Amino acid sequence: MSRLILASASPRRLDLLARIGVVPDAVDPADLDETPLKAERPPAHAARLAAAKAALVAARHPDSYVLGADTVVGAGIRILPKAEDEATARRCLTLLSGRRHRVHSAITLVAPDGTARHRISTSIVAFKVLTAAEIDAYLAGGEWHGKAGGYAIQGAAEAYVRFLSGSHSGVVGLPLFETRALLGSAGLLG
Ligand SMILES: Cc1cn([C@H]2C[C@H](O)[C@@H](COP(=O)(O)OP(=O)(O)OP(=O)(O)O)O2)c(=O)[nH]c1=O
Repeated sequence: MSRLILASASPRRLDLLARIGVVPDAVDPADLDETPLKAERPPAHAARLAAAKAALVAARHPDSYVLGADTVVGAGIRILPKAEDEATARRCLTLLSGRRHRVHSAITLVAPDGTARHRISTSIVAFKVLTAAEIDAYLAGGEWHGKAGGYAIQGAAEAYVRFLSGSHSGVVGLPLFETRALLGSAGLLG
């Protein structure tokens, strides 16, 4: 059987794959420019980056299957950044407070013959109105670091989520329904 490479630095994605009994033969993250294109919509951005990550890593592993993923938080047509500093996370939470947003998680599987399969999961998440004290407390916890939209639903932030429709695993970073479908269609599941 061909090898499976996970093109991601996210430990959550490795954990989520393990939940469906999949252990990749290697993890080889893609490092690429994640700047949105001009007027790029959130789902198109997620799909483009998942495909680009998988393609970049596939070039290093010509005889393997390569799975790439990307998670984007969209508020209307805006793409929220991945929070690398507290000020960015604060801006994201202030924007998300009391409103619905979408989380798009795209995945791409590149086969050894170079063909690429794609799936996307879109979830709707609504946060309660966040008080200044709640935002301060959340920021102090540090869970926002490196997360799209400045929060991690798998941690304390879920207590602020009054509504979720879609895929919890998709919000965390790897939609398991779509991932199973993709791996299954490639014959990679037992
Ligand atoms: C909204 C949300 C995002 N996230 C994470 C998932 C992703 O890891 C991250 C979005 O950034 P991504 O660019 O999708 O992924 P990454 O940089 O962590 O890893 P790689 O590009 O190597 O695959 O935000 C959560 O963990 N929980 C959440 O609730």
